[in-house]
Amino acid sequence: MLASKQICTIRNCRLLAAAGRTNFRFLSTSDDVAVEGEWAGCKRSFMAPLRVAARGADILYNPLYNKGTAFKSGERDRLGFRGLLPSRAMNIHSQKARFLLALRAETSAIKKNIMLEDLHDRNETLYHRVLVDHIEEMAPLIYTPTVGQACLEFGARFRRPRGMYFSEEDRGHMAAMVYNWPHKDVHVIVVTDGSRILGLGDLGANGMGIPIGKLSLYCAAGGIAPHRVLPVVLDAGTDNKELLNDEFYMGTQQPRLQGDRYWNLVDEFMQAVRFRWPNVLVQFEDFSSNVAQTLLDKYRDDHLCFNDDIQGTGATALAGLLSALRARGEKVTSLGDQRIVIAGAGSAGIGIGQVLKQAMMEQGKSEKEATNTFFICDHKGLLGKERCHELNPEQQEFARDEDSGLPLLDVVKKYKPTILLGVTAVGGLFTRELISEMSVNCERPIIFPLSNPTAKAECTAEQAYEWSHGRCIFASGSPFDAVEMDDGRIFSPSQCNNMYVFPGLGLGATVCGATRVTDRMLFVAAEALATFVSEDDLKRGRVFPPITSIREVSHRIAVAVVKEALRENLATRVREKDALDLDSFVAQKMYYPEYVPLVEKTFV
Ligand SMILES: NC(=O)C1=CN([C@@H]2O[C@H](COP(=O)(O)OP(=O)(O)OC[C@H]3O[C@@H](n4cnc5c(N)ncnc54)[C@H](OP(=O)(O)O)[C@@H]3O)[C@@H](O)[C@H]2O)C=CC1
Ligand SMILES: CC(=O)C(=O)O
Ligand SMILES: [Mg+2]
Repeated sequence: MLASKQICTIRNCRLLAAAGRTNFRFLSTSDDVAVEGEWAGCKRSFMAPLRVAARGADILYNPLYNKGTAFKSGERDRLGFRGLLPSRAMNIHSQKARFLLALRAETSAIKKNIMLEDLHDRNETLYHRVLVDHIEEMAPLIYTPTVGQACLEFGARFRRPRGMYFSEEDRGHMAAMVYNWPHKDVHVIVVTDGSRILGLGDLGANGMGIPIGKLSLYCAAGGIAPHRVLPVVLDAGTDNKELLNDEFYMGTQQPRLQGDRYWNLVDEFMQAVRFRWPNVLVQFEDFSSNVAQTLLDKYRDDHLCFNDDIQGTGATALAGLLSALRARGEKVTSLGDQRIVIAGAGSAGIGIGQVLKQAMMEQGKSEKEATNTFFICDHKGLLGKERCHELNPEQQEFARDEDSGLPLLDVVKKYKPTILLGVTAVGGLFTRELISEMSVNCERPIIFPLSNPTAKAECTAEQAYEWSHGRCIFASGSPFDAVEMDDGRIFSPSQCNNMYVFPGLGLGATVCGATRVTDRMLFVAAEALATFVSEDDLKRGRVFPPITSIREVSHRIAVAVVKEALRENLATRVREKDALDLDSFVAQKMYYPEYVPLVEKTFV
């Protein structure tokens, strides 16, 4: 048995970490210093050099290779840039400390986001190390809520390109264009057309901030190496009048493509990326609801792809609700006995409905019984049969026989739900009256205002706790600080965001070479996430694990996804011996940001 924080070799660390042990320290060969060995099945037993087709200053200006002042003397000679850096060699820890000092001296979140993006552009290893080691502090800066502002100001603040853009002008050239991307082995693409960025509407090409932020999480939280990810904007124009008239807007300044012109653009893009990277996972992100489901249905059977807002959000909400039921002392199998109101019938609302319904059916409910638990509202009120002519097929599945168009508050009054979810992008929609009504009808109402960014949340954590007299179980799309009640009780709200699922789902799907992402993969991802929530978390009113354990969560989700892929005969890259120990198989594939020795390719 290891003593607490025992120092051991990297090889032992890897084995211990793969076995789920975290109470060790290890000696890093790259820095010659002892550092904490946080969860890291990903740490390699042998520091293989990275062969780079570059030399001299080109290495310093390549963010994937650059170590800045951490290049050691021998490397400076070997790679030909002695004299281009100050003499003293630092290590990643001192570099991180210096960066954090500067970052924490800044008070504006958007300026911190810019500092982080500048680091991202200079030194990816250090950037991801900062994220991995300080994910709780950094996630709100590179992701929601700050990424919303970064997208709004994308044009004005543009400095260096990252990712790829495809527009109608590129029709006929996309299969060639993908070869302009300088990395040959892309595993994950996050693509948006910018038509519904968070709850901020159509931001056109300025939506690029979202794929960049999501892919940073893929690397830091999901252990996908940075050279294996590609952020993409499909620039189909914008219907945002402000952007159409903005002299600094950098996207195509035309109204959005419609019909065949739009679908041909998407189709050529999908063919092009599959041509160069046949096994790439494509994550559709923040496509407006009028195309999101069609897009998914068009490609999901033949391509490795998923829609994060529909499927990732559904799985995350399911995990949160299973934990909330546990917190209420109810069986997780009682999901189908709840009355669930979903405010918002777009990608997220219907996606959540679909995943929850599937879970209820897995738990033994009939489809009719499962469907009957839902009351889904859009801005015209309850989805009902009388409104079927104006609903899409997915919404129609949830249309109720009665009370078509009943306003949200009246739905809550009449049907006395036990769960209220918000995915409307309407900040403040959950009023005092609505939350009080929830609390009259239910001892511990589950209230999840999931819209992003913070200003679009249907209510704040403080409001939900205050208006429910501290009885609600709360989780939100963007993070909220802890709330202290007048009676001294302190609640630390959870974040219910698809960031808990997509990195692990993507990791699992890519490491096993899955050929498709299936509904059951989403379901097992949700289960894996839910089982990560401890009794202690629940006692503190938390229904998601702390964000600090996101790499462990992703690892566990990935293992569950690989198992499911094997079960469904969809895994193409798992050898028999790997299948015997999937924990280690996945752990060993996880990228961990640390400096590795560089060696020039031509000399090897
Ligand atoms: N926490 C998380 O992980 C995630 C959060 N989200 C967030 O969810 C939100 C919605 O996303 P998405 O579904 O794609 O967006 P959509 O625009 O597709 O859907 C919004 C839905 O809300 C409805 N709505 C608008 N106003 C009201 C109202 N006053 N009362 C009831 N319903 C209303 C709309 O109805 P109508 O069509 O009639 O206008 C529509 O059905 C965004 O803020 C997004 O950031 C999304 C994905 C993940
Ligand atoms: C979290 C997310 O995917 C969204 O708000 O769109
Ligand atoms: Mg999204």
